[in-house]
Amino acid sequence: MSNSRRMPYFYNVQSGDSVWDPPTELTQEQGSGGRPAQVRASHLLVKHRGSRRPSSWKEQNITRSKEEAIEILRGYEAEIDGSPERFGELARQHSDCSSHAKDGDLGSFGPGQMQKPFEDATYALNVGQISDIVDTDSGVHLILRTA
Ligand SMILES: O=C(N[C@H](Cc1nc2ccccc2[nH]1)C(=O)O)c1cc2ccccc2s1
Repeated sequence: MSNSRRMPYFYNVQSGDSVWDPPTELTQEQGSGGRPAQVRASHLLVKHRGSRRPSSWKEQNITRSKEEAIEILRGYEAEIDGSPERFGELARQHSDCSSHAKDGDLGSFGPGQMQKPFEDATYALNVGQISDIVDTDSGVHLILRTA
């Protein structure tokens, strides 16, 4: 970090050069301090009575408890059994998010765009991996990172 300009710079230990722009030979991930600019994910959401919006395409007024929602999601998790194909099928049938219409696909997003627990869980996954149960203000989720 440059004290005078209060900006990060890149120092090449071999040549001793210092540059302001991320060196081109760095991957996108290395150049931006870890998190890739954009990731892509699908999710299966089960809402509960404490959800920010306890309503969905499936159910006008969602009254199940958070504990019940977790039990239901555990059931889907077992059925999915780590399969991305099964994940999309179950998200389409059961997710309380409008993204169900696209097998749970949320498209690409970057830091600061999704609720933090969701963002952190997605970035912690490798592509093709399915998360453990993730808790947000919207409900409880399973996340499949797709890019
Ligand atoms: O916030 C949404 N839907 C909410 C539920 C919800 N809450 C979420 C929190 C994090 C990530 C996805 C989430 N989906 C709703 O339907 O009540 C979104 C729907 C869609 C659909 C397509 C692409 C992005 C999004 S984000």
